[in-house]
Amino acid sequence: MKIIITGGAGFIGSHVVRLFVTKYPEYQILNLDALTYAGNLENLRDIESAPNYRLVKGDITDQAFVDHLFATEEPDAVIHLAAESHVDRSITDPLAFVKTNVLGTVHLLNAAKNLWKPLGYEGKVFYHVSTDEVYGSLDFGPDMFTEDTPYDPRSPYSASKASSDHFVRAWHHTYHMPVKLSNCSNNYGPNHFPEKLIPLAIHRIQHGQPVPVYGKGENVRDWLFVKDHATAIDAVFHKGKVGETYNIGGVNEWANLELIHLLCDTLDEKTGKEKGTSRKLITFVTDRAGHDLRYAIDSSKIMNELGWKPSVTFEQGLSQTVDWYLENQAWLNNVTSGAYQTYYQQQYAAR
Ligand SMILES: Cc1cn([C@H]2C[C@H](O)[C@@H](COP(=O)(O)OP(=O)(O)O[C@H]3O[C@H](C)C(=O)[C@H](O)[C@H]3O)O2)c(=O)[nH]c1=O
Repeated sequence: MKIIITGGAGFIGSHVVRLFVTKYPEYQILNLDALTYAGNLENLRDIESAPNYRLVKGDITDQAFVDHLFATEEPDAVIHLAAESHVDRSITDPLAFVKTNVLGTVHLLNAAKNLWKPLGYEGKVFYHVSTDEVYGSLDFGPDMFTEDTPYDPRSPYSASKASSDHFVRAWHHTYHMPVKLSNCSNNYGPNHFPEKLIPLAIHRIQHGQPVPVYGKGENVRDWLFVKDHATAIDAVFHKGKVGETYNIGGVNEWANLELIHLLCDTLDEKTGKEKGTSRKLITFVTDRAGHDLRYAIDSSKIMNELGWKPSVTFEQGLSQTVDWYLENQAWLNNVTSGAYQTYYQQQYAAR
């Protein structure tokens, strides 16, 4: 089987590529990645010379390129992770999100349909990896997103992902494309680009810089270790039903401020600082526009039907993540130089 994994040099994508390359040596894995600011081949150094792995640098917003790639490579399956993913960036540059997340997805769907429809779609699958943000925002309380929760995206990012989910389902209903979808909660772990809360906070604590907490830090997110997301994707790809959607989460809700406290204390302990030292860096800043209050996701369908569950507790996963960042200063210094500095200074100044 030849699988195109899009966005394989990104954070979640690189963990999925590694899992598939090592666990399924009989598969050919083609990593299609545009290598934008968030794509990093360092994330894949350990498997880049595996015989069943290949990188194709290219942009899914270019339909002619995507068509040519599918016509020449004739993949059997697509696992589509390539996306603009950062909510704050979507607020300042929504069009980039429409281009990559909506147009890019439609280009892939078109190319897959053109290749597979004449073959009757036998043994083919288009798997779209999405987010729980498409369901909107919950109040504090017992409610959770299920696969039947109506879509209510509220940021340009989540609107673009909701739109791409709808296009994938439309290709299933209209053209009979065998599709699968999953919607996952916040990921954390090694190789996470430090514009997102956890790696950003780790980086800033390490450098003794203010840690920005939006609003009062009351917003709640469910956190899943990225390697557990990769095993969930493996389960959905191999065992999920065609046409179905699976929610994926960590059963692990944290208010942002509580999470930052845990992170500060973990770093203090691991770096031999007095407890409370890093908490002094916490700085409350202007809230994110349209900031969703709470995401909470019910993963019972994937757990009951596909037998998947997270393998680590949050404390274990966070400890491994902090260790990874402490041991990989070069990776962090590399990605936080250049354009990142400009972006981050602008973001921070605006608050
Ligand atoms: C960067 C930053 C964030 N925050 C807050 C904002 C959120 O309430 C929370 C997490 O923010 P982050 O930007 O890391 O992630 P989300 O906006 O929840 O979205 C993430 O999880 C979903 C599922 C995806 O699908 C997104 O692709 C992914 O980026 O911390 C702060 O308080 N300070 C900061 O400096």
